[in-house]
Amino acid sequence: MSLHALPDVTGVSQQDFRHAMASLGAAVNIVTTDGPAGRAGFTATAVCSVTDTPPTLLVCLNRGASVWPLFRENGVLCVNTLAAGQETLSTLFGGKTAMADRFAAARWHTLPGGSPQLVGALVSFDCVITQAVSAGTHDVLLCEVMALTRDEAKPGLAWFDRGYRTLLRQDAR
Ligand SMILES: NC(=O)C1=CN([C@@H]2O[C@H](COP(=O)(O)OP(=O)(O)OC[C@H]3O[C@@H](n4cnc5c(N)ncnc54)[C@H](O)[C@@H]3O)[C@@H](O)[C@H]2O)C=CC1
Ligand SMILES: Cc1cc2nc3c(=O)[nH]c(=O)nc-3n(C[C@H](O)[C@H](O)[C@H](O)COP(=O)(O)O)c2cc1C
Repeated sequence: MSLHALPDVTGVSQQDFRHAMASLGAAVNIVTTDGPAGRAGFTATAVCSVTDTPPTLLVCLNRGASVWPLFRENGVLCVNTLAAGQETLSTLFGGKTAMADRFAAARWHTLPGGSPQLVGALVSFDCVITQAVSAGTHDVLLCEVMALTRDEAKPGLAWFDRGYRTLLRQDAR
């Protein structure tokens, strides 16, 4: 549903939008799933908190990605937020690599929901996909968090200005 009528001309090209978005730093996540459709995972920066009641994340997934049908059919996912030092894994899950090779590069546990949890992730959110809303090329997946694990000792990893950046914790400066 559109809340407001759009003005006739926005004047913002896809390229302008992407250049602007390159200035919004974001956490780097490997989003995984497993179930009847099989195991899959992809790198995502388009992840954010929606509400804490019930605890809910959103994940934006391009419907053209090879993994899209598997997420839709399995209906569960895990958001594994990466720590500094896991850049190579991010690049592997960032596309064009066979799924078996992506998963062979790290160790995984199976979560109660069935999704693979990355051993060594900063945080892992075990989720059920409760809604999928199409917007342009992407589906916005609303994901209710059933369980989570945290490792608060490690520095974080951000994607900013088209490159990886390390996020230091307060007490490490
Ligand atoms: N939300 C998404 O789907 C994202 C996709 N990517 C993929 O990684 C490639 C490399 O990205 P960058 O090195 O950051 O350079 P870029 O110039 O392609 O993208 C710059 C920024 O624009 C946004 N963006 C890029 N493609 C998008 C898409 N299809 N839909 C919505 N937002 C998008 C992201 O915030 C991205 O960091 C992209 O071309 C895209 O294939 C990267 C980041 C987010
Ligand atoms: C840093 C980075 C961030 C990305 N963020 C997203 C994202 O938020 N949503 C998305 O659909 N794809 C994103 N991608 C692209 C997917 O990871 C990629 O399309 C996915 O691995 C599927 O690729 P495949 O179709 O070759 O399997 C990102 C890629 C990189 C390198």
